[in-house]
Amino acid sequence: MKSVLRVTGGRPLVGEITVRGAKNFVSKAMVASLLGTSTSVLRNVPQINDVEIVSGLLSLHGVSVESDPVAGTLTMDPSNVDLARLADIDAHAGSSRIPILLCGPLLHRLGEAFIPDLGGCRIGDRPINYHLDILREFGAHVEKHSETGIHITAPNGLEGTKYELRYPSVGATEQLLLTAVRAEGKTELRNAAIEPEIMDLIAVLQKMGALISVDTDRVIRIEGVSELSGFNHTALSDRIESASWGAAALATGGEVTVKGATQPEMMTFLNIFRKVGGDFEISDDGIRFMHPGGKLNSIVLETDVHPGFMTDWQQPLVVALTQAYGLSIVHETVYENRFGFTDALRKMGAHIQVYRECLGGTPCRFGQRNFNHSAVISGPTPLKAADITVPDLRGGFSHLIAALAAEGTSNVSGIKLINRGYEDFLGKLAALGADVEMV
Ligand SMILES: CC(=O)N[C@H]1[C@@H](OP(=O)(O)OP(=O)(O)OC[C@H]2O[C@@H](n3ccc(=O)[nH]c3=O)[C@H](O)[C@@H]2O)O[C@H](CO)[C@@H](O)[C@@H]1O
Ligand SMILES: C=C(OP(=O)(O)O)C(=O)O
Repeated sequence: MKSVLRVTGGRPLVGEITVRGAKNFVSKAMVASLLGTSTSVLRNVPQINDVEIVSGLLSLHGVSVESDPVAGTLTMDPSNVDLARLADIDAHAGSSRIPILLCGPLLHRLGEAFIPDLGGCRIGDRPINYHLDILREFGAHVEKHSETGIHITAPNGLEGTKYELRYPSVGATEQLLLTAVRAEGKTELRNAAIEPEIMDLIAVLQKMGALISVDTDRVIRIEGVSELSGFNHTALSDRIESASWGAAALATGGEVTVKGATQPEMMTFLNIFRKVGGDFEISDDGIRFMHPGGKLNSIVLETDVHPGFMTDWQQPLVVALTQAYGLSIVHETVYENRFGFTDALRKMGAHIQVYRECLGGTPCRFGQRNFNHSAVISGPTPLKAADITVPDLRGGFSHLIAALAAEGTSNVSGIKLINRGYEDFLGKLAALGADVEMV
């Protein structure tokens, strides 16, 4: 049965909430624990579904995971990886994108790995060609079977390599890091992704004993070592969740203090937030996001890899842009299909048109192809309540923001999807004075 949230909108979100560790880092640090010979401890871990999914994956691979959800601590002991039930990984098919990142650590420890069908948000085709190329470059054999999926082996071990990414993919950069740290010899990655979550993963690997340097111009160099220990680390804050609450404050005309939000990773978002007409105050504890009253401004925006404007910030911000004066243009350059969520916004009264062309900026990989990857938002438009269904994680949060900003009562279906990346969002909504009820 679908989970439905009844949202009565039209009142500003006001109050204070806390954001903990980043979904897109915590899951990768958990995978890194497989590389260690001793126990790892990760702190500031949020209670979200993706953490549960990766805990299940680790257990399947012989890592015992102890969780203190209130303290936000995970203790991971990899001493029984030899007992991994590799072929059972299919039970995790479709759950998240993390299983593919287990390949390097498993090849080092057991000499083989399986890749099931991956999950994650359906915001584009999301191929895994870079991942498989990288594994082959290290000397792994990749076999695709129609029944058992992808089977990877490394009968002769893994050797360092030189690789240049065609596009600075986050997952492929992580794949390379998690494989190179224990490969024989040196590895060089060109055109690497340098997202803050990747830098924190590098910090974890360095704590474990890895030798990694991040050089200028997106070049990462790794010298393989024969053994890594466990780590003790506090996860960086979730900049996507923080920005989502900021966008919610703006769209509802409210004021939300996000304890735990950190400025350095959010500078690009904060610049855009200010240009749109939002206001913020930064303290040692977090960031207070405000709608200062008056008109919001339209903007031209392009999503990009770090340090550009994150694609995962795009969907929540678009809801706030429906309340800005004039024409905003948003060019999505990271995923080819991330505007499906605007269908529901149109149903609620927003004026949004999507285009195949690269609008408002430089041409991207998706230009001249049949992908609606640019949006023109014309505002302000009052939003009215509607019955809508959550399409994906960030699109779902955007629907929630739209329902909170709209006059009347909306029914938002499939709301549980949001648990994948937003800790206790119902509790947080209640703390911010939202009128919501599960039905
Ligand atoms: C769990 C996690 O951390 N998810 C994040 C991660 O996803 P993820 O790591 O999957 O995203 P990538 O950076 O790899 O994808 C970026 C682009 O590269 C393409 N690509 C990627 C790999 C490949 O083998 N071939 C290929 O063509 C993708 O289709 C996409 O168009 O980074 C994205 C970009 O910041 C974020 O939106 C996601 O929230
Ligand atoms: C796209 C996202 O995540 P995933 O890669 O897990 O689907 C996201 O967090 O917005």
